[in-house]
Amino acid sequence: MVAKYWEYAINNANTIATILKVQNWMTEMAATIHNTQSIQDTAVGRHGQRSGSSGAHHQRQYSDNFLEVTSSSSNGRWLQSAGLQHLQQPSSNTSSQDFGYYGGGGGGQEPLTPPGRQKKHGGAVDDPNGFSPGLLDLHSFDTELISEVPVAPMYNSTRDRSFDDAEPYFGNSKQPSKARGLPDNNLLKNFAPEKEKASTVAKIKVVVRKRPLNKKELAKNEEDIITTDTHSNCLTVHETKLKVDLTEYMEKHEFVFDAVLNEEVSNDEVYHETVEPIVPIIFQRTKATCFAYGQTGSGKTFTMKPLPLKASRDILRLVNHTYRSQGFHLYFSFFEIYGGKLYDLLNDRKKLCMREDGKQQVCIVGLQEYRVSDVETIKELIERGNATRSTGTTGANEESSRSHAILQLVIKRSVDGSESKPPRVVGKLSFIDLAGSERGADTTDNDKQTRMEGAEINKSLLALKECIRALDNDQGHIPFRGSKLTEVLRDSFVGNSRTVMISCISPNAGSCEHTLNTLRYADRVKSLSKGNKKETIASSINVKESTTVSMTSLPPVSSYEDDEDDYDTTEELYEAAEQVQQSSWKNNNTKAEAYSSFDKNRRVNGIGQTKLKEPQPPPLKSESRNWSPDDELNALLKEEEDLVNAHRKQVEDTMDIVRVEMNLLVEADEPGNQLDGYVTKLNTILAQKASSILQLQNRLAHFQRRLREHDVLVSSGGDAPKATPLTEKPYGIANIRASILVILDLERMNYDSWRELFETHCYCFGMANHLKEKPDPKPFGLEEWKRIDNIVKMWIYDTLSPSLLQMSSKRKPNAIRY
Ligand SMILES: Nc1ncnc2c1ncn2[C@@H]1O[C@H](COP(=O)(O)OP(=O)(O)OP(=O)(O)O)[C@@H](O)[C@H]1O
Repeated sequence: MVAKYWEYAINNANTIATILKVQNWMTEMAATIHNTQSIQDTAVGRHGQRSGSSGAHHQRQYSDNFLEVTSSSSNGRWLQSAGLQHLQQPSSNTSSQDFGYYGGGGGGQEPLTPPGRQKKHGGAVDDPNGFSPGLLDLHSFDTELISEVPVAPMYNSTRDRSFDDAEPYFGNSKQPSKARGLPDNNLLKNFAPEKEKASTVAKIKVVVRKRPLNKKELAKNEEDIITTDTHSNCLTVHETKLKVDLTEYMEKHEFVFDAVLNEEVSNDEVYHETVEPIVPIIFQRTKATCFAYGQTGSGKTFTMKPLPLKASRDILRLVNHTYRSQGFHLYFSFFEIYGGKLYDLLNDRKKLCMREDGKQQVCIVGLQEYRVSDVETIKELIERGNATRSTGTTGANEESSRSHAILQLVIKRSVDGSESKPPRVVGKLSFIDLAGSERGADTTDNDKQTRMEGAEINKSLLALKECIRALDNDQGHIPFRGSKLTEVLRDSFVGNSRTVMISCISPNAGSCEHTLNTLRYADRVKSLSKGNKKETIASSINVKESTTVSMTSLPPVSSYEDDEDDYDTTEELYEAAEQVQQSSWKNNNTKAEAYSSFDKNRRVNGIGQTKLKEPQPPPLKSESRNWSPDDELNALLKEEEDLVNAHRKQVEDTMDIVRVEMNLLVEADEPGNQLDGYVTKLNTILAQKASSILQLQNRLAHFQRRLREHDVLVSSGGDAPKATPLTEKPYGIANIRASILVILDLERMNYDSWRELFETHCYCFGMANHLKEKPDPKPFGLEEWKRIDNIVKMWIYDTLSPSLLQMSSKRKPNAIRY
């Protein structure tokens, strides 16, 4: 473990040096804040005696120095090397007006967007990784999945609108698709017969749908803050922010997705863009999942509701025409996850349980499945299920989903055409209507029941995020078991799967924060598809190069000679692929090696060639594997990356604050300036700086502790950096103030962030012994807040030197009054 870390550290340019640099830098910053605060305290003491001219001289000098630094070309290189090139000012604009967006001189200048999200004027979006925004890198693998049997074109432009196509805002739009936000790659084209064989279906597709402003929002004159460019699938959120001096400015956040659908796009078009392309491939042993994600009232149910019926219609068309007399049948089931439990929506809300079979396939025991052969029956079943769903009222949606609803369309095939034997599963299409993504907010809302629901929903969405993150990191261990939702969704991420995520967003300014959360979440999912290293098992299966046995030897669906054999063989294929993936994770070797072992497996087992003769060794259970040193190392590396990112963000924030400070200095020089205002603003700025440093220090201390846990620093020869002694000058004063600020802010934090912060504090301050009781593992009530707040405050008072305390506050803190 240690050796691995050092190997990594050497290869990746001075990790530990980075920590030391961060520490030194923070020391200097804290000292500066301390000095400034002392000066400020003195200035307040000498109210009215300030010498304007000498103050102005120093301020101007400081200001000029800063400008000089930011304008120099060497600084540009320096910023670039730190990954902060976006903070560099254009050399032609390095006048004091450059900072004018705080004061008006350079008005209109947009604050900086995070790296990787900036878009050149009229050009493509910069992608630091060099990946296209789409999923083209995966497309090349998909042709293996396409049936050799021609897939009949399913789309009929004159077909009826479905029962819930009604679109209250726009009705039948007559505009051409393009004008209405439907991207050029409208998948209708994929169903043109000549395109069939070349049809490509992305493994993960992330689509964003913006709904129109609703009546309430229109009545409140709320602004639409989302603009979309459907040609480039780009979407911009225009966020209004407040500067420290309380003036407004606009921050743009740009995102690019696989498809961006604006408020004029109909449900039909949503279907063509999302689900229609995956319908044919569920006849090819594929498990596909479509889920909607977004805050309450953003249109998830509105978007998801019509999709299953449209898909069923197309599936039935394939069953009854293209694959007629081949023994395929469509099965329908509908259940929900509510409060961590499963309920059958088509069987009097019967409680269900989830099991994993020997082949790690998720089975829902007791789930009522209906064999369906006509659209009318499906329509009835959908309506019945929807009527049984758990809904409630939220501020944003009168009929809000309180559960995750999962509707499944399963293609099964009778064995030997016989009705007596149970049919075999060929493919599955699941539709998941997730509960509102911000339900965690309900923990402060309403009654106990609503709060419990909120906590459960939050947990499952967090678990989903964790799974996505784990897949994103190529972690061997995917925490599917984190929640019922992720256990059910497991199919979507491993094996031969396709996933479509539809992120629904509300356009109004009041939803800005939630909208950004949704888009960031979607962005994270999208990044899953970046690069070949992000492939999951299915991709391994579909890789053509590097394998000696051509994948085209896989029997197409039309050539099923022996269903049973074929079914088993397919399962073996997954297992073999999983072993390959695990061996590739374990050895961290080249793919070629992994593929050759896969190839060996195929030959031994006769996959795709002959009947399975030899018993297959038991599959490795990726889910039940123990947490290995590799996993630990990955986690450590991730934390290091997070630390560096947090540091970069902290520098960006500091630059912003410095600009505000410079503007404040300019203001302070102006005749008639009010000293009171100056003092208050300076106080706020310094508190912000201190708090931001404290946060970074906490993160750094946490990371150092983790390194020590793994002996990484200790084994480096005893010269490892120690945790910052926060009680030492000059940290003391800045940290006391910042701690108090943080403590005062605690009420807004959830239990986990509080606990993490609290434990880091205890560690930093060496106060673990003072902590008689650990906080209860439940969200805090007012009493607990008071108690913990008091412990921390009294400890600060008792332990730190009285002189420091005199500087930070004049008296011993009383018990907090709320
Ligand atoms: N694209 C759209 N066009 C027209 N109306 C829409 C659109 N999206 C949503 N709506 C309307 O907005 C309201 C809220 O939508 P919906 O119930 O689908 O939200 P939701 O995201 O499922 O909320 P919750 O998570 O609370 O269940 C509904 O009245 C719906 O008809």
